[in-house]
Amino acid sequence: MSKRFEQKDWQESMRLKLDFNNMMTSYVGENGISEAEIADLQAQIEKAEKAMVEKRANGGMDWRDLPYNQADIVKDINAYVESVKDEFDTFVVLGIGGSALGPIAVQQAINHPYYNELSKEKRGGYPKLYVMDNIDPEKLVSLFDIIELDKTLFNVITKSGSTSETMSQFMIIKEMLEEKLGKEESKKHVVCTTDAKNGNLRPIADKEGYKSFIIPAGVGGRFSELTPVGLLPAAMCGIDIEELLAGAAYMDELCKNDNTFKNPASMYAILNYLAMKRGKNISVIMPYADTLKYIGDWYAQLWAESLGKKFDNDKNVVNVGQTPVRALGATDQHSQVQLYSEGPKDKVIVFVGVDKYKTTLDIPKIYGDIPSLGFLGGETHNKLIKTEQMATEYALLKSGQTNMTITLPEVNEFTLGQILYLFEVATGFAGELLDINAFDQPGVEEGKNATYAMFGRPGYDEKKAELDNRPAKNDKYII
Ligand SMILES: O=P(O)(O)OC[C@H]1O[C@](O)(CO)[C@@H](O)[C@@H]1O
Repeated sequence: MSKRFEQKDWQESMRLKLDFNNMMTSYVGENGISEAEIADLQAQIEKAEKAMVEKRANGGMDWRDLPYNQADIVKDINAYVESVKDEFDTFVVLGIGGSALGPIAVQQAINHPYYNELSKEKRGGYPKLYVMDNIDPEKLVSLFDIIELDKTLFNVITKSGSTSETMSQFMIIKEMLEEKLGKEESKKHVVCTTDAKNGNLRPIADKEGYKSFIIPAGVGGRFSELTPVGLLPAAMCGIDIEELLAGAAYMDELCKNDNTFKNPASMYAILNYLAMKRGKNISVIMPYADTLKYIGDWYAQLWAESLGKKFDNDKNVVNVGQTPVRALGATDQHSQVQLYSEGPKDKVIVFVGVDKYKTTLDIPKIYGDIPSLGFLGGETHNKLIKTEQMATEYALLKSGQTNMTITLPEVNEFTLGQILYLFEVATGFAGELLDINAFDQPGVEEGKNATYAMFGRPGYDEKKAELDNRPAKNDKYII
């Protein structure tokens, strides 16, 4: 008996849709993009397509192979989860950026919204999941008010192994574990996800005898959700990681379409590229489902860190990028939509809708005598949220604010794999169109190095001297 994600009909019924009508001049008016503009871009599009194919073939985009080359890793992860899930009540991820945002997004999308509050039995026998992605001292200390150390498994996730936020959390927890449980016993409470060879964490894991998983060398943090970075936390809370990867593989096929107008990743990138050319430097992602709220956070890092660049590939200063803004429908209709509708036409709004929610919620037929409430009775929240989404799309169309809609037939592992992979390929493609390196993040280094210098890390004397010479703050400008 094949699994549902192996069945062609089921796959087709779960195909994600990208509707970009409201990006086009024929719909949104002069703020939109015309087919002629896309035609004019043809040579650049072909160059970008060629570069994507070449990079993939030359190992410059290893994340694109993740849906296909991890059968053994999936087995290893699932076996590990089975071997530990009864022993632990809590699974805590220590990571930041790409090592945290994907695990949060996937867990929130698939599991019960109050997953951690359910009994272990109702969680399918899996542990609770917490992701510690900050160094706010109050947060980590508070975690210990609600977890039992001897029932907790910590997953340290860091590609570089040098990220201060993650490694300092690990150092605190290692000491706590060893004090409470002893060195030998505490080993079972740590699992590492890191590079196979490089960085600080690999030698630590080997020396301490921690179980570990590998982040492939050619996969950067924000493209790593479909490696053990995301697969282990997902499997640890009962998510079908095989189906997640199958969804990504399905999207990979869609993204191979030579016809640009039928290729969702190319189209997403082209439209945003042309929008950026017109000064639309804000990318709002607005899911109409609480389950998809944290996809917005994950997307924000992917889009911002990949495309926000000072230099193009020829080292010209270009200062490009789109600022991602996270919004949630219908909630943010009552806080941000006023701006989207009447404010500057400097945005692309990306609605993410769902055709079929996991439940149907009827609105009772009461208050029939109050016309402004009675019309709701006998309907469902499902219809109301969908209608509000369509109405907001319409209102933005009318106001001339470019927008598009991605629709998931339902939220499950297969559709989630599709949307993650779609955004990753679109990001790579947008990077090619912008002629920048979408896979580095030099702008993050300055702040990191300044932290190291201020914190007294050896080898940062020069940076320390530079900092010591920075202009002193003027009291006149401090109130
Ligand atoms: O996995 P690491 O190496 O700890 O990095 C965490 C994050 O830090 C960055 O390198 C810079 O913010 C991100 O790209 C990455 O996701």
